[in-house]
Amino acid sequence: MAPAVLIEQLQKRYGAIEAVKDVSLQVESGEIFGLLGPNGAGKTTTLRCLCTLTEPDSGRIEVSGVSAIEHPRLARQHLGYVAQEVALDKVLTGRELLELQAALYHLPRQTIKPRIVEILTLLGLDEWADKKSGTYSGGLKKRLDLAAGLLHQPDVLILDEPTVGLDIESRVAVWNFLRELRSQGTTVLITSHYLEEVDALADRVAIIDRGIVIAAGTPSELKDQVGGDRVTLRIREFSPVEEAEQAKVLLEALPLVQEVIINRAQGNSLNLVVAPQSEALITIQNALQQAGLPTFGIAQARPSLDDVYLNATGRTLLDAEIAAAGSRDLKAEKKQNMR
Ligand SMILES: Nc1ncnc2c1ncn2[C@@H]1O[C@H](COP(=O)(O)OP(=O)(O)OP(=O)(O)O)[C@@H](O)[C@H]1O
Repeated sequence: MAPAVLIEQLQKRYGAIEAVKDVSLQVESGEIFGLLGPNGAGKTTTLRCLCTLTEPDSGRIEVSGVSAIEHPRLARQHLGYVAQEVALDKVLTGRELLELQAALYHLPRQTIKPRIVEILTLLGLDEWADKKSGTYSGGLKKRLDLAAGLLHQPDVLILDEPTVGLDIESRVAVWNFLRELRSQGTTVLITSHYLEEVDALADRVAIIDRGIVIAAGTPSELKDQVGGDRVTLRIREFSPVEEAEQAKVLLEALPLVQEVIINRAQGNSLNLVVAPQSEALITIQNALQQAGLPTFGIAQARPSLDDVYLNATGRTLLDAEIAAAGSRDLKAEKKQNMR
């Protein structure tokens, strides 16, 4: 079976800016795939090329085996796209907007009304359907966007930052809905710069940085590649440095410990990288106890996707966002993207 989405060596530049330098990824049918990266990494441009809204300079794009470059109309039939910002006509009701959308998709006339009723119920929008969309909250608007993207029952739903600006309740509602879609066999491709969101939601992830895919795999695989778990240890609330150094030497001798750093800014607590074993904490505590040292607090955590990003690029996702924020002309981009 052809993958739901296949992108190979995609390139797209805007004048001097190489928005997408080299993006290749494959999304299997029925999975939630997360495209993760800081603002300006090239996620939206990749999606716009995939959805045939922007023409790539080079590369191959296929949707369910159909070339999006050679047969854009056919490819579009397989796709539903929910953009980052949707300009809703505020005076139309939710139902009217969906009717308009159905006409744009050329849905057969007799199926339009029942399909709209079905999708409104699916997204819990029944009681809002005949109210003007201008009165909707952010969460309701997003649900209406989702309804519009799903109206023609696409195999692949593509969402650009689906939860940006939503409160936590609406975010969780969107996540649950996407999981529900997956269980019904729809393939979901989302972009996000929320690490936890992608971690919790996506079966597989590609991390994109400056237009290039720098890592891809399941969230677990990616974290395993970074190495061991992180352990934070406090011997006392505030330890004298000599004691922290004594503990450092002691712990470095344990086979499961890969690295120990004394964090002077945090009361001489210790940051350890350890082999990902379930008994790591007990082994560490036993070693301390045998040396007559107490344990005030100890916690073990797996590396996060941010550690994966940091490992690949040498900077955190947040630092990358801050660096990108100053260098964009968002007004000009918006204008061009509306064309
Ligand atoms: N229409 C455009 N004209 C000029 N430059 C653009 C345009 N669209 C995007 N860019 C530039 O291309 C690069 C990638 O932008 P893109 O929007 O694809 O990133 P992104 O990862 O989706 O970030 P965001 O989520 O903030 O949109 C950025 O440097 C951006 O400034």
